[in-house]
Amino acid sequence: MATKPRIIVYILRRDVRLSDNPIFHHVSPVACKRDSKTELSHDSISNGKPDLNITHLLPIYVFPANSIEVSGFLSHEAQRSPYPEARSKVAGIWRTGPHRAKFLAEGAWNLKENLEQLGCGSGLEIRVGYINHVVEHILDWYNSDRDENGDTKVDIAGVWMTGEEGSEEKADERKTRAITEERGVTFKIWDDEKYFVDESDVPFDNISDLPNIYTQYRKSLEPLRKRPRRALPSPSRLPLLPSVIPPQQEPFEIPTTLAGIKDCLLAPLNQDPTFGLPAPPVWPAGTQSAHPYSGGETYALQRLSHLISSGAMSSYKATRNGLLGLDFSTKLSAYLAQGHITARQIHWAMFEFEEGRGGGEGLTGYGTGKENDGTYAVRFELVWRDYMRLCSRKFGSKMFHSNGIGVVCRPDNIDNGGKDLARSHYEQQPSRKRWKYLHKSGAGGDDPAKNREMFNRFGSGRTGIGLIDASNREIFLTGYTSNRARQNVASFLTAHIGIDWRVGAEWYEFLLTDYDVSSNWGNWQYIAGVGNDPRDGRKFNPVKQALDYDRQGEYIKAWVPELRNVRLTKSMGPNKEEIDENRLMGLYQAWRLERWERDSLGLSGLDWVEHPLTKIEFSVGRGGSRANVNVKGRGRGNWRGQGSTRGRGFRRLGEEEKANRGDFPSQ
Ligand SMILES: Cc1cc2nc3c(=O)[nH]c(=O)nc-3n(C[C@H](O)[C@H](O)[C@H](O)COP(=O)(O)OP(=O)(O)OC[C@H]3O[C@@H](n4cnc5c(N)ncnc54)[C@H](O)[C@@H]3O)c2cc1C
Repeated sequence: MATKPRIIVYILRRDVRLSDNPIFHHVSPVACKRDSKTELSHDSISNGKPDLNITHLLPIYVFPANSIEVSGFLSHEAQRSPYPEARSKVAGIWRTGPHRAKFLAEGAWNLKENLEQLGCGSGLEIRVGYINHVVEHILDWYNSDRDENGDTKVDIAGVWMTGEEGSEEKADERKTRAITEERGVTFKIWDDEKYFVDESDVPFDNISDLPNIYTQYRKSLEPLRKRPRRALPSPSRLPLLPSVIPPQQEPFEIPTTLAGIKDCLLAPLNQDPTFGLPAPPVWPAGTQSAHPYSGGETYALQRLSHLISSGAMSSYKATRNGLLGLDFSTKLSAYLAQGHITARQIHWAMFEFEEGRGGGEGLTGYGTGKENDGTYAVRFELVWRDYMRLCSRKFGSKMFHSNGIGVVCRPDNIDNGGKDLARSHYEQQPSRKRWKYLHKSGAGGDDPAKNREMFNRFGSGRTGIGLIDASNREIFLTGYTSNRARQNVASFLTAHIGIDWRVGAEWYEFLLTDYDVSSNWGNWQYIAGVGNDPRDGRKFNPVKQALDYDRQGEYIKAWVPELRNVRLTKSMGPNKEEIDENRLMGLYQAWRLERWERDSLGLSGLDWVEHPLTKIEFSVGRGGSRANVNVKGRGRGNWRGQGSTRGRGFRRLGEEEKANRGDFPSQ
């Protein structure tokens, strides 16, 4: 007689992949053993692992209603969602915008297809709601499904999910554990080994011992190439899906196609496609997205393979400050953020290349047995990602406070890891900086309506500062903008116009395809000067930065089409034109164009041209040579152009420099 089905409910979060997935890997022996006996049998096989006394695996991907709006899944128009709108706390912005919503749906769908294609009866269910509600419904539904003797038809052997950082994610875990254990079912949180350094290999026992400065952390791990553990193989078989699966709880309904799911996710967002902006950006003719990628493990692995075999990984150090194009950086962040790929898979792909195996034969760096500048730099950034995540763990909800975690990095607190700052005390602390808020007057007595207007112009890409506007239009339209641009944008919002950094972080959370709670909130506060930057914040000069990184003005012209006809060259003789740095100044800040030129280009009367949110002091000398570049009021000492547009500030720093600069990810 077949045993009663014993099911593991596996809730997927940011582990949406088959390969290097600890849970799929763990349960795959069940399927193998079972297959060797009789295909599709219900025999319970533990394979020597006590928690593997199971017959079925029910993988469920949940769109969590707290962070993504799910009212589009209501089965009838007349119904109302039981959940409040998924909007941010500070500025009331949607938590998840259209770019990430699509990417998430694609990722889940891709996994569903990959599981089904194993041909072993596996698959994936998709649900919406709070995770604890989804689990509660499933457990209660199975509990109420009984045979004629009153026995449940199935046993739930456990509810498993992978752990995440972030206070909200931790709260989801606690609530899910509570409702599961209340029902007498085992609950287990797994470490999702999607980081560069495995959970069990971090070089400290207690999270309070995490250094407050990245450099110290990174140094404790060098040589980075030796750190990652092996990635787990992709299982070829998995346990069956249960033959009976509880439906989505009302009032929601899950469509049976990817297009249907995307429609449901986008419907509430599409009710106001301006997202509150009076003049939202429109796609400029002829401009290509730097991030045209679909979500899903299949596409993540394809991208990784392309990066290796094209040589883009090896040239990363030289190109990573780029602004335009597909391959100047890896564009793996969204895949990493959603767990469509893991950091150690990236490491091992580079390792194979370095060892002369797999794609990339004949390219520089192939088979040398050691890392090259590019592969080292990628590992360096992946460790930044790990570090940000560990900061989330260390500082918990302080990551979201207007003071950020910075208070614990002040010299008087630096050694105690913040342990002496009780949370309630911390939360009552007045803001250390004089932010402008959108909902109330700040310490400077400013007008919140004006601040809102400023923020709207910022979000629309109409500040009047070319680099900032190009990036903000790009991110609004594509869900991506480069790291270099992000740094400038974050610095502009916080240091130049003084708006509460959390509003910027929420705006990015809404727009970014690659949104990751730790990387986003950690980077924003780092730049705002309230994070763990030993230099206490940095003010980027976006004109100087444009001169460094957009020397031909291509990026600004791509995303701010109103400026495409600004002439940037001067004549150097018959048929010889050369970029004129003085003319670039008019592209970088259009108010600097002569009146006649503004008139002739149709720029007169545009708010961002006539009345920029701020005017940046910067000029170039007559000769136009680099030596003649001056930052007014700061002197030439601040100039650090490296010569080429692709010039990369990234380099291994001297000891003294490092101590002063704190190993900023992209300096
Ligand atoms: C204000 C601000 C907000 C940011 N928000 C996010 C976010 O929500 N999600 C996110 O993944 N990254 C974020 N970053 C970091 C960085 O900008 C992106 O990871 C990077 O631009 C993504 O493009 P890429 O994959 O081509 O990166 P690459 O340059 O190819 O880097 C390789 C990988 O390293 C990691 N990485 C690189 N730089 C950083 C960094 N500074 N911090 C943490 N990890 C890094 C990413 O996983 C990235 O995919 C933010 C940076 C800033 C300044």
